[in-house]
Amino acid sequence: MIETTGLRKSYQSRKGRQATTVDAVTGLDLSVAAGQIYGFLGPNGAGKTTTLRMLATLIRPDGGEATVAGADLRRDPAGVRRRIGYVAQGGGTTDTVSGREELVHQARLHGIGKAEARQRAERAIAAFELGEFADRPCQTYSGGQRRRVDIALGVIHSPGVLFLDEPTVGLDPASRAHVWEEIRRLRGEGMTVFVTTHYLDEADALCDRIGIIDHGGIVAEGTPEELKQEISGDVVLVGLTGGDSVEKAAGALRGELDLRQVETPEDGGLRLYVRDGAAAIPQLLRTLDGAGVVPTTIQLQRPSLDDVFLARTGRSLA
Ligand SMILES: Nc1ncnc2c1ncn2[C@@H]1O[C@H](COP(=O)(O)OP(=O)(O)OP(=O)(O)O)[C@@H](O)[C@H]1O
Repeated sequence: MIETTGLRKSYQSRKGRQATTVDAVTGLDLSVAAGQIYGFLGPNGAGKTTTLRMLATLIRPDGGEATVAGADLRRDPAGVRRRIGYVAQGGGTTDTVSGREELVHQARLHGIGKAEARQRAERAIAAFELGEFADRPCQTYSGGQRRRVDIALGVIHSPGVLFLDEPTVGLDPASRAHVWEEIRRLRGEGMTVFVTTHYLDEADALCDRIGIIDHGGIVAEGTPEELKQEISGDVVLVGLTGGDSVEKAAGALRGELDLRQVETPEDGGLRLYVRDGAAAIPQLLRTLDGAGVVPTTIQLQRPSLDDVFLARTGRSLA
């Protein structure tokens, strides 16, 4: 449903007299099958919004090829536009206009006749459960209500592919769950949903596949399970009081344990990737004791998507 090869975009900007180039997306290869929720993850500035905006025809790629919903991005951007919905980070509602009016107006913008536009608005209000507030101006809505209207607006013309940029950012957990419910419902209707999010646990639970982007390129791709299986074994978090204890502990443990990887997160302590966490802990305690280091906490964790990111890039996404 979405295929890209070598997609690229750079921005030119000026700082005083100096012209600088930011390579926002640097040769992106992606393949998203129909009817999937595809999560697009990455740290701030990784190139997620730029990718989304290219695929939604809002900015032109500098190079590479892409087809979206069967239309060629470069040769037939109007065809792509007809077949997709796009919901930007801030959404697109007008404060003084009601949700119902927005929905009718949006349908009309897509060339849908008046009577049909009203019917579609009615159906969207029922499907997205907007009835309670649809006739009030949008400025009176809660964050979650506004997001649901934004998504309803994005799909009023029944697109094959929906692009969502951070649909749940800033929402409370209940509203986030409600938005994801809607996203799953749309997948159930056969829609392909391409979604960026910072919430790794949500992406893990709700996306069929995940692409992790860093510095403008894909660094990991697969189902959440496949990605986490890459990090076979467990993660042991060792809390330390700081000072030279982190270096001392890392040095001692490297010699004694079968460690796949050792990370020293910015908030202190150690993050150890081991084959069998439960079996490693007694040996770990003995080694730390021998080195004269007293841990404040020891925690055993299953790998998360953040561990995948950390293992691939050496940095944390969370
Ligand atoms: N109009 C622009 N002019 C110059 N540089 C830009 C422009 N838009 C984005 N960039 C830069 O391109 C890079 C990628 O930005 P982009 O917005 O695609 O990242 P992102 O992954 O969506 O980040 P975030 O999670 O913070 O939204 C960043 O370094 C950003 O500063």
